[in-house]
Amino acid sequence: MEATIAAIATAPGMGAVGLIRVSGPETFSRVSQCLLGQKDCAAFAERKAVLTKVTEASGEVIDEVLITCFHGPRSYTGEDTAELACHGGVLVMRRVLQRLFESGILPAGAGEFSKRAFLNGKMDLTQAEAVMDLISAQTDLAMRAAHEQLQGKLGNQAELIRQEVLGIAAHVEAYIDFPEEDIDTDTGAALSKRLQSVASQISKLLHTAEQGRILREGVRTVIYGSPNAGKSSLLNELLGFERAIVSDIEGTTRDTVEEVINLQGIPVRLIDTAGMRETADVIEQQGVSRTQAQVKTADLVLEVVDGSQPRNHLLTEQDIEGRHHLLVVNKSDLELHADWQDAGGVRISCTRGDGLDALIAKITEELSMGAAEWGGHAVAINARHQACLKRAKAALEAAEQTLLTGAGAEFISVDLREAMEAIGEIAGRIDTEELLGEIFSSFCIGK
Ligand SMILES: Nc1nc2c(c(=O)[nH]1)N(C=O)[C@@H](CNc1ccc(C(=O)N[C@@H](CCC(=O)O)C(=O)O)cc1)CN2
Ligand SMILES: Nc1nc2c(ncn2[C@@H]2O[C@H](COP(=O)(O)OP(=O)(O)OP(=O)(O)O)[C@@H](O)[C@H]2O)c(=O)[nH]1
Ligand SMILES: [Mg+2]
Repeated sequence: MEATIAAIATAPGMGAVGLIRVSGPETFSRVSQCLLGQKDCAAFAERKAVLTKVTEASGEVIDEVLITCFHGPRSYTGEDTAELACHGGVLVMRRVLQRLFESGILPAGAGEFSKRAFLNGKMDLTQAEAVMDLISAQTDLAMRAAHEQLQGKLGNQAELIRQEVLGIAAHVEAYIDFPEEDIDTDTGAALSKRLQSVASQISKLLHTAEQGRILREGVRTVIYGSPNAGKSSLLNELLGFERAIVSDIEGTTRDTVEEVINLQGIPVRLIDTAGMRETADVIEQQGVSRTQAQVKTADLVLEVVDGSQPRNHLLTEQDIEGRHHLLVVNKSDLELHADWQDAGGVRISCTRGDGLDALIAKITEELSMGAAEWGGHAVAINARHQACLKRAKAALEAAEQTLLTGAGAEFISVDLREAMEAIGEIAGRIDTEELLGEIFSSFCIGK
């Protein structure tokens, strides 16, 4: 029998109301023990909030709560579930939860409610992942993509593709029973066409991987430059509040400072870094090596320079290879040094707030964020989906290759089965406990 589990479902900290969720076969019997007069909550009207009290084993009242009972399978997890809406004090919630544990209910692990919803067929794996994406979405676009996925769009697409491969496999396998018969050229050509069509559908999904990563994690934008160039000032200007310390002392920023802003619906993760220079200070040295590491993983590098000062070591072509790059010439309120006369880039002044709109427009343009692809509410896959789809695509290509060489149907069939398995994993047609554990452990407790 599954354990009965409980966790606080609302954000940690003080709130007007806080929700505790309980799920599992013993939900009603255990929760009833904790209610005033040990009222049998299994008899409460289903899915209706009922006002009652939670008491200590001694009978002392802990809190007045609204409790809602969902009888499995009609619940989020598919199991019997109770929701206790308590007064949202940190101590109150903790005591109610503690009381539930004393009655024999166990603490829920990270993502355990959603994992149970998945195991009970309430949602597929892409939908369970979408729950987490939705919670962590930082912009409208990210939220919409997560919503589409939660509605089952990706899971359905994957299932359609799997069905198509299954159809092809069935056709191919019909030949296995008749070893004297080869796949004739006409059939071969038709099968090959179908394989290509499936492969192109997979490619389309694979093309959304970059968009998916950006919607989930943001465009990694590293603010780079010499000390005092005004990197932290730029971060603060773009954020609209004083996040990082700004001073005229070189080497003010040592550790990286990260914040996400919303540019036309795209989350942009700004990373302010320690200014680049030779330094004897061991802590600053560490900061500088962090800066170098950040540039290596950046999507976009904003290279900030002090326009009133001569040019000194800038990023090389090699440093920025494969990344977007913009030169930002700061301090336009001061006289421009001749070195920057023909340097191009965007001129701004953080102290005056000049040129920031132009800079934002330039960033948007650089990332082609205005492009139509961001407008459509298409699903955008995550790294796990991407790995499955790549495997599937490779297997389909192998199948087509085998078909071309005229090898036996059983060889093609092996490749097609591999493709089906890989596609099936997207929606969670897997039975490895280990993999599920890995996916759900990244969720938050109470989800
Ligand atoms: N109070 C509360 N609010 C919440 C949640 C929750 O668990 N509790 N959710 C948690 O993420 C989200 C809503 N998701 C839910 C999805 C399905 C069911 C559910 O009871 N499904 C049943 C009945 C369906 C129906 O009545 O049409 C089912 O699928 O059989 C509940 C919540 C957001 N708001
Ligand atoms: N005149 C002028 N001064 C600026 C401008 N932007 C920043 N400053 C000043 O330049 C100095 C350095 O700014 P910071 O933003 O701390 O520079 P930083 O690049 O983060 O420096 P480190 O953290 O040391 O690498 C501060 O005194 C700022 O007030 C600007 O547009 N014009
Ligand atoms: Mg700084």
